[in-house]
Amino acid sequence: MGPMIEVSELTKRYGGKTAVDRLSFTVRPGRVTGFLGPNGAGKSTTLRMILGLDAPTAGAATVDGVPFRRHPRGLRHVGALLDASHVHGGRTAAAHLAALARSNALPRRRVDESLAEVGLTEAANRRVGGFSLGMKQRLGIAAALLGDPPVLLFDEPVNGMDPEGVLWVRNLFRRLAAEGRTVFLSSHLMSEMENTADDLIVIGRGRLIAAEPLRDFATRGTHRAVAVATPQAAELAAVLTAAGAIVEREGPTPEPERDAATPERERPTPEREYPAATRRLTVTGLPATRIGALAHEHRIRLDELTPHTASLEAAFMELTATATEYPAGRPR
Ligand SMILES: Nc1ncnc2c1ncn2[C@@H]1O[C@H](COP(=O)(O)OP(=O)(O)OP(=O)(O)O)[C@@H](O)[C@H]1O
Repeated sequence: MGPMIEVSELTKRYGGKTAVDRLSFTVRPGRVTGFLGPNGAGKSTTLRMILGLDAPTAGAATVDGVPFRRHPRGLRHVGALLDASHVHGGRTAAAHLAALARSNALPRRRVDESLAEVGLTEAANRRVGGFSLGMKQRLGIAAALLGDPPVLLFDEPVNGMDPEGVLWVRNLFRRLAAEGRTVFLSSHLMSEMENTADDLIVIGRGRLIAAEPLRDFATRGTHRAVAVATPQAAELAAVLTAAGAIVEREGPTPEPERDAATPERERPTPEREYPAATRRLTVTGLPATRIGALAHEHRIRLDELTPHTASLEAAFMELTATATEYPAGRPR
């Protein structure tokens, strides 16, 4: 069994303000666990307490059963990226990592290995001050990997990365977890988690909202919708409605309402090459498999059957709506 992170009744108060409120959860090895919550939810504070950088007001956080502060192995045990901009700008990337390696008694070769791992070999001798935020994130990840630790914590690691960087970092996290490590990463965006995380810990206003596999979280959303296209729209609508679904009919092919929170690739495809008689329906309240089975039973032809995972963002928003400290205005 690899190392687990265990947070138990963890609480942090700043004056009269409770930043983290009796939070309990477990982060398992061999999986990527996403730590989600709106801005100000208490994610950074929780990560700092796990790392022993902040003392809890009450409760405890342990790594492998021991408070992190008491672990003698430092970077060999837990690697963390908290704030990528927190690096001395006058140093080169290699010098920054070499200093870390020295103070943690790590072999110098780990510097080159870590730089290679994050794709910064070419930039090794450039000053960090000239790095983009994305490059700083990579350097921060290299620092976390320096000690080849079994536990890795990342606070908003995707911030400032370009799409290629996002894809790269996603694969890196998946690989680190596949190697059996415990990978815990925070984000305020569900979209960053959905192709990365196996498990989710969702918090709002310092409190636990959900702790479960991402797949379970996704299917809880009441906004789960399935796009269906069929030349027998009226017939199918009747069958599905009788089975308890809510069916909305789309016009010929109007542009779906733009939802800024949903990545482009998940938005319903507005037009496709369908036979002229085909109509698109949006179905909520029934899973795609059931819709397919019902259509088959009634000999109704389907030209499309697409469950929309956009519901993930919706489920997150819905769950955290009441727990948001500074609710964001709807994008105009
Ligand atoms: N040192 C501090 N003193 C006072 N209040 C603090 C301190 N650190 C954090 N807080 C407050 O605790 C709450 C949680 O902050 P935290 O940074 O942990 O949230 P977060 O989920 O990481 O949000 P973000 O994504 O914005 O960083 C916020 O209301 C914040 O203002």
